[in-house]
Parts: sequence; structure tokens; C-alpha cells
Amino acid sequence: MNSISKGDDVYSVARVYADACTKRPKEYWDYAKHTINWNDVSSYEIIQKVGRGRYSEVFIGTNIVNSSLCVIKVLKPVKIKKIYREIKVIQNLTGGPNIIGLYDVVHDPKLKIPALVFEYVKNVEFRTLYPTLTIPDLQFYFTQLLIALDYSHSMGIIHRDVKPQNVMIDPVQRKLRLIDWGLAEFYYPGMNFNVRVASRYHKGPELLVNLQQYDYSLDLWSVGAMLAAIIFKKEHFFIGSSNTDQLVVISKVLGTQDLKAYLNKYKLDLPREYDGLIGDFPRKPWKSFINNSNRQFATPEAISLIDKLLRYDHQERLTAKEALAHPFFEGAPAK
Ligand SMILES: Nc1ncnc2c1ncn2[C@@H]1O[C@H](COP(=O)(O)OP(=O)(O)OP(=O)(O)O)[C@@H](O)[C@H]1O
Repeated sequence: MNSISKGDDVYSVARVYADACTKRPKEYWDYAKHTINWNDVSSYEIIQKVGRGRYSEVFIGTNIVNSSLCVIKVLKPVKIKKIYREIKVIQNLTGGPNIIGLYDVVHDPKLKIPALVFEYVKNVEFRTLYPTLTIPDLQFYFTQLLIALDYSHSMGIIHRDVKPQNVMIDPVQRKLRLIDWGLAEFYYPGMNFNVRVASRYHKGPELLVNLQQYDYSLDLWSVGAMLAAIIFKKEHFFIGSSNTDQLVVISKVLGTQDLKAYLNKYKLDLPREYDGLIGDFPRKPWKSFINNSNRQFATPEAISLIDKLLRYDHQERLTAKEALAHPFFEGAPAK
């Protein structure tokens, strides 16, 4: 078991790739000391806005030198360390399988507004795309997503914001790219991470019970929540009205007993905000989510994979590599 006894500072360590950062040179992970060569934004022209996030405004643009399309992510003013972290992470991962490719790091020489230039993906919005996907499509795209995550994890990086809006899919080219590394972090065993990451519906229980020594397995919870939503034909699977309610919603599915076992294992108390809210909820069998609209999708293999990802205990969840070997992917199309 990857946990240790009471009184110790290190109480949870990743089951895989725990030393991915510590074995690499300081320049790999020391993003604060990173020197960035900012190029001039005037090499790019904005065509139209494609998205807007908490931390950026995103445009489709062209590189005026070779007329190729790109995405220009103009960063809003946030701590410079956060910007350096996103750049370092994506520079380390660029070129990896299904990871969005970073083309350039630019700024306006006068205003100093930083922007990241990425490969453009002709994404179809998830609310439109997901209802059209067949089981072989799901086998294919979830394979691609897990390959991206296994790679990032092997490089010592937790994405920390896996959700449909950050998984770009071009269904014509059958291309998937994991984007938005703005919340990603380098993993070190024994590190107490900030739990205010990820987006509410995809937040793992560790974040909601304030377990700070989490690891790559956080991303696998988010994958499980995405898969469950698609398989059971819901827009999202766990929909909480606040962070507190998010855990209440989860415990109405996974039950209170296993939540208590999780807290006991890591010697945690349920934060006070849950007083009176987490009752004695029984575990809901996955089969109870099956109805006429999702019956074809909710195969025993799909349910088994969901079950092995959506575990309170982050150490029990399948890793990305283990998930790739799950029977759900048997017979998955290669293209
Ligand atoms: N490479 C890309 N190709 C196509 N569309 C993209 C690309 N990158 C970003 N987008 C679009 O822009 C949106 C915002 O991008 P991104 O998630 O990187 O920004 P953010 O400010 O970090 O967002 P968030 O608030 O979700 O953290 C995406 O959800 C997507 O719709």
C-alpha cells in the first residue's frame, strides 16, 4: 500500500511515476527560474474569437509568415508564476501523443501581454459531438485521452483540469488533443498540493475532503466522470451546486460507507462544512443508472471501467496505463 503510518509527513504517494520529476534535472521542473524567450506577437494575425476561459481569451489566428492556422491564447493578468508554470509544462510535453502542440510564446513588446500560440484543432463542441459517438468511437477517443494522460504522468505532470471542454476532438480527422495545461502541476511524493483545482463536476473526492497529497490519479477520476456521463447519456454525471454539494452528490452514488473508509485510511476528518449534509447514503448499483436511452452503451465492460475509475480512494483507481488494458478497450479501432 502506498501510504504510511500516522504521524508521518508523507501519507500518500503515487502508485506510478512517483519519481518522474525527482529523477529529472532541476531545469525540467523549476518553472520559477525558467527564462522565456518571448517572440513578437506581430507575426500572427487574429481571425476570430473561439473561446474564453477564466484565465484567457482564445482566438483562431494565422501565422503571417506561412499562412498556417493556429490558436492564440492571450493570458489574462494572473501571477507570473502561474504563466511560467503553464509554459514550462507545455514545453516539456509538446510533441507527446495527443498533447496540444505549442508553436510559440509571444508578447506584445510594448504592453507585455503574454500569449501562447498552439496548434489549431477543429473541435466539435462536446454537447454536439458526444451524443453522436458509438461504442467503437468511445473506445478510440478514450484510448487517445488515456495515452495523453499516461504520457503526461510519465513526465511527472498532473493535468488537474480534465473535462470535456479541455479535450479537443476533430471527428473528421479523428484527432484528439488534451489542451489547457494552465492548472497542471509537477508531481513530487509528499508534496501538499492546492485542492482548489479542476472544475466542480470533475473534481475528485480528494479535493473535496482536502486531501492534499494527491497525485496523477486525480486525472483518472475526471476521466471516470466523463465516461460515466457519456455512457449513461447525461451531460455531466455528478452535478453539484457548490463544492460541498459536489461531494454530497458523489456520496449519494458511491455511498457513505466507502467515503468513511477513505477518510479513515488517510486519517482525515470530514471538513465541518459537511455537518448534517452527508447522511447514511447507501451505494447505488451502477445498473440502476441504466434506462432505455443508454442501454446499448452501458455494457458490462463500460460499467466495469467506470467502477474502477470512480473510486473515492485515489490509490485504488486504475492508472492511465491500467485503464488502457481494461476489457472495455478490447477490439478498439486503431483509427
Ligand atoms: N488548440 C485549440 N484548438 C481549438 N480550440 C481551442 C484550442 N485551445 C483552446 N480552444 C478553445 O478555447 C477554450 C479556452 O481555452 P483554455 O481552456 O486553454 O483556456 P482557459 O482560460 O485556461 O480556460 P478554463 O477557464 O477552462 O481554465 C477551450 O475550451 C476551447 O473551446
